[in-house]
Amino acid sequence: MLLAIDCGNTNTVFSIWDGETFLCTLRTSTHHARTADAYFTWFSTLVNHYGIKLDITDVIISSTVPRVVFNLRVFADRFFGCRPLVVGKPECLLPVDVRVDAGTQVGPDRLVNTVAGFDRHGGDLILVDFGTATTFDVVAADGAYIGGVIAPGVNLSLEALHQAAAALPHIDIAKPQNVIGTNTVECMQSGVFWGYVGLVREICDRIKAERDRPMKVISTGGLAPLFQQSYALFDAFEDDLTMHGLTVIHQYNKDN
Ligand SMILES: Nc1ncnc2c1ncn2[C@@H]1O[C@H](COP(=O)(O)OP(=O)(O)O)[C@@H](O)[C@H]1O
Ligand SMILES: CC(C)(COP(=O)(O)O)[C@@H](O)C(=O)NCCC(=O)O
Ligand SMILES: [K+]
Repeated sequence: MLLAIDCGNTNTVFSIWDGETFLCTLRTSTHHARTADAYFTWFSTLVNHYGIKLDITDVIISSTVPRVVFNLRVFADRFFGCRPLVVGKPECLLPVDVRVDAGTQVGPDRLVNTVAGFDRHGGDLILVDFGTATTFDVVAADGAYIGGVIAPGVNLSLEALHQAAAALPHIDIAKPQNVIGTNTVECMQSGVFWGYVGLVREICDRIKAERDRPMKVISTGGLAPLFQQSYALFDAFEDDLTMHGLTVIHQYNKDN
């Protein structure tokens, strides 16, 4: 059994893969100070709750927060007796090329998404991940990661308004009925929601023009469903894209 861990700047997601399906997916907030013992207390409680018999032999980690990897390594070693595979480390092989400027560190989540997208759909893709940041990963015809776009995340944009302006409250994103808001909350939601619809459309159109070919657009990440209902921005929404990529990379490293 494989334990796949996807650590983003906001949330860390654990999924158990039995080789055919994900038995369960557990989510906690990301904290670099959380100890291996604390991870296990939380993890084993939930796994018991779901009635899953634990037989974890392998662990793979993708982390956009380098500091959390230390405690996750200890967690894997102490409780499952294994050395985790960490995406982005030299010993972790990738089944796709990475074609970026020399010396550039690509976020491991973006590489994992690339692998997952190519495995499911082949090449010529734009992968839009609505996480803490909103990332656009461009996948070439041969599956290579060839760059992309990093935009401020949806919640980050709302939070920035609240932090910087005394009269703007902390609010949650929602799709406003109209573009013209008639109160502060509606005005803020409109700016971020419709601004984002425009951002996604413009960036995808420009990527397609720059590549000069048709490309499939796949969305994933916490807030993707909010935009999936709107205006045919995406060809598909895949909740488990990053997790799928982790299982593919794990299998590739076993086979090579
Ligand atoms: N189902 C959801 N509904 C509303 N907001 C969500 C949901 N899932 C995640 N979020 C929010 O979306 C943002 C991105 O979440 P997530 O995809 O987990 O980010 P990351 O991968 O960067 O940790 C966070 O601000 C989070 O609070
Ligand atoms: C862009 C990101 C912050 C997105 O992280 P997330 O929103 O998933 O937490 C992460 O992929 C990252 O730290 N990237 C490094 C720079 C790069 O990918 O070019
Ligand atoms: K992510």
